[in-house]
Amino acid sequence: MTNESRAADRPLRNLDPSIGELQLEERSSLRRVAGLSTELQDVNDAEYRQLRLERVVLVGVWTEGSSAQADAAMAELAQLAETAGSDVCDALIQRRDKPDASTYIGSGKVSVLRDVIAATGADTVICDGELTPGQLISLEKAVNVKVIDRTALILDIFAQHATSREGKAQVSLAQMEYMLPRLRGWGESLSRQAGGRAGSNGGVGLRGPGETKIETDRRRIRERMAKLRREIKGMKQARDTKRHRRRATPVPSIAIAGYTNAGKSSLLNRITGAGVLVQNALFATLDPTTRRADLPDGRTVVFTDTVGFVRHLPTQLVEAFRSTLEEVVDSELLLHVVDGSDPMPLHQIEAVRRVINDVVEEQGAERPRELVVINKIDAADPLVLTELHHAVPDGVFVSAATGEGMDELLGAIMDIIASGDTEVTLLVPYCRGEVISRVHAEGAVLAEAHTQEGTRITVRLPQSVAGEVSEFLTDGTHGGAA
Ligand SMILES: Nc1nc2c(ncn2[C@@H]2O[C@H](COP(=O)(O)OP(=O)(O)OP(=O)(O)O)[C@@H](O)[C@H]2O)c(=O)[nH]1
Ligand SMILES: [Mg+2]
Repeated sequence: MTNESRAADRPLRNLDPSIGELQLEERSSLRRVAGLSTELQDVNDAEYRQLRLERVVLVGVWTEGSSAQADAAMAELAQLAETAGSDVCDALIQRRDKPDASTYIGSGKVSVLRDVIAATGADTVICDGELTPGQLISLEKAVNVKVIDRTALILDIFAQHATSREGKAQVSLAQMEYMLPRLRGWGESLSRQAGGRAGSNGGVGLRGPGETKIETDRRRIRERMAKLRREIKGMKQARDTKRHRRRATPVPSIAIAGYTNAGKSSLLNRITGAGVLVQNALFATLDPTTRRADLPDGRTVVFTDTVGFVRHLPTQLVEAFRSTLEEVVDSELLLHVVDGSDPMPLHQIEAVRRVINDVVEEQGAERPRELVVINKIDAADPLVLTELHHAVPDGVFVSAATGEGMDELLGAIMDIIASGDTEVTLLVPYCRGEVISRVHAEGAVLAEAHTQEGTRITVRLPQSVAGEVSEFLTDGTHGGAA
């Protein structure tokens, strides 16, 4: 897989916007991380692309909530399927108290599904949920095409999008964790022996080995998982060291988090001019990108763009991406970006907060301050925006596309960052220019004058910095909170 390793070496972090384009192109021609199937490596490029052109039928069981919610869930599933490279032929929703224990949907719906498959020529069914291994097998037997679930679909997208070494390792681990208990279900009609390696049975979420190899594969997978865990741990340590080093210089860190496709990368680009890949696809960003930026008050901060969240984010992924999520939680301020053009943004907010709360709780960390940023107001329904104004009174409304609301957003960020500040007046001799540079970078300068004895500067500084420059405090200012 030469393409793949080449992509791994190419960083996402680049100021040149053309890099984003390049990466996009590469991504669409790229083969996914095969997770555990070693045999797939001998499939050539042309064959592989064929495998990816899949025609899918979506199936959902609607157990609770309004029909609008059920529709929104299916629309999201369709978007996920398209992001994975599939062609969505049709979608079926069944209203039931709970999914059928054996085939997920009831037997009546199974025969409807069979007809739809025959009529559309679909080769794959994608179910909106996480199916048990038994349900996957039974439904597959009943409809005679490949069946995958939402979790496998999301894992597949992550596998296609992972570029860094850490990202790839995290995704592989999550895929293996998902696959391990399901290996048996991938035999028979799906096995390499029966389906042939480039048969219509490959594709999204299904890179399974044949049944005869299951035992050896299980052992091999467990070994690889153990190795991956060790590697990820090592990479996390390196990352922690970096983060602590960053901490030593007190530059406030701001994490940009939120639902996938909310416009997080667009916002980072708008604020910092970073050429991060922006794409109307789910989970375009997997690797955190960090950028320094100067706020209008002169203070330097660091923004980090991160992986997006989704309703029912597969637990395997939350686990594998823990180090990334911990970094989000560990920041000083969380910019929670919400897609205002979504018909039900409140559900997005809830899904994101749920994941963040879990990570905070497990880590025993302090909750970072949160600023909700409603994005895409240029494309939003005014009624939804009104609803959001009520639900999130402290939110800031912006458009990363048009730039609307950006001044307000930066103002709100500055207020939050400055709220723990102290106002001091310093008298700094001219021979200590580095102190002046430092307070300019780390604080908000209110007044500055050149006197005989040196520079007299009034500045709002974080407490820690104020302490470090206290030798220059002028009489009478001992800092009360600003
Ligand atoms: N109309 C409109 N579209 C926007 C705005 N901001 C972003 N978009 C579009 O929304 C899509 C997703 O933008 P991204 O910045 O990639 O979103 P993201 O949150 O980083 O997405 P992931 O990394 O995939 O989780 C792209 O097609 C953007 O062009 C906005 O303010 N208005
Ligand atoms: Mg992004």
